[in-house]
Amino acid sequence: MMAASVRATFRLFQPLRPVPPMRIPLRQPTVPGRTTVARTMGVLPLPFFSKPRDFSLPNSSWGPEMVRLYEHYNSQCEVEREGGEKQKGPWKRLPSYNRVLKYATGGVYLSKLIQSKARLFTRNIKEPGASFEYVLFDNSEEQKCVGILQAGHLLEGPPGFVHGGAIATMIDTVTGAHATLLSGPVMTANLNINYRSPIPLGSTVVLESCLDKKEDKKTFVTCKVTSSNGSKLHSEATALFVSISVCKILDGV
Ligand SMILES: CCCCCCCCCCCCCC(=O)SCCNC(=O)CCNC(=O)[C@H](O)C(C)(C)COP(=O)(O)OP(=O)(O)OC[C@H]1O[C@@H](n2cnc3c(N)ncnc32)[C@H](O)[C@@H]1OP(=O)(O)O
Repeated sequence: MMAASVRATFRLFQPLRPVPPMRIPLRQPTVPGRTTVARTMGVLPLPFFSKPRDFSLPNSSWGPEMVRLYEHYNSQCEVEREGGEKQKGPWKRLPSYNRVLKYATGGVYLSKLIQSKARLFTRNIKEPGASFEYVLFDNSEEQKCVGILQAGHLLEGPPGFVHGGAIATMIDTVTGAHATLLSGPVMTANLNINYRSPIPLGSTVVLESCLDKKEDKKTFVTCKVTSSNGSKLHSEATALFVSISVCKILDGV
């Protein structure tokens, strides 16, 4: 019943797609010691121009390592050619909202129709820096996706270190987003993790997801979690994602 009304809503949104986008000035969140720059975003269809928060942009809780790594990948999202002309670089930053179905609708709060209080698990704590601070970058040519994570104090497992479940969550998030980009809608079917060394609370780590192989409905990826300078291996994982149809999601699987 609910799935049918959601599907009807999806159909309603289709005619809105070709509406020319409005250009809306957005303020870049302030990072201490850095200049604030004005940006524009032109992707929201006219009737839905209320600005959703993109959680993958820098905020004041980000430490120097988080900012350094963000800038390292972000600077490769757009590259300057010899004549000063700008073009797409090898990496793409993935925006991140706290209602996951926004990805499917281009910004519409579809979760509201399904369950008004639903929020993406990793983005549901309001205090910046307290839990998962992360940003994902995708490199489609190399079939790689990188996540930069700063693990906050609410993610404690063993004293002073990050909980294994929180690490698994982030591995699932990075590999899941990567598999989605590679294969469309998927569900995690299998996730195997070897925890090699604990992650200190508050530290910044890098998660690198690589495509292993695709076989029909199955997408196999591997993931490594390392310290921010790459010198220490924290965890390694393999994951299997199985493709599903959007109707399956809407029908509650
Ligand atoms: C821009 C990017 C956007 C990103 C947005 C997202 C951001 C957030 C990202 C967060 C991400 C969070 C993500 C989450 O948290 S997803 C939430 C956690 N996952 C689940 O709840 C999944 C529950 N399971 C299922 O729904 C079904 O079992 C699935 C869909 C997985 C398979 O369905 P079904 O059972 O109907 O599959 P099939 O019969 O068509 O089989 C197909 C093939 O798959 C093989 N197989 C199946 N299972 C397994 C297994 N366990 N090991 C090995 N193989 C397995 C099977 O043998 C067959 O192979 P073959 O015989 O053809 O060779």
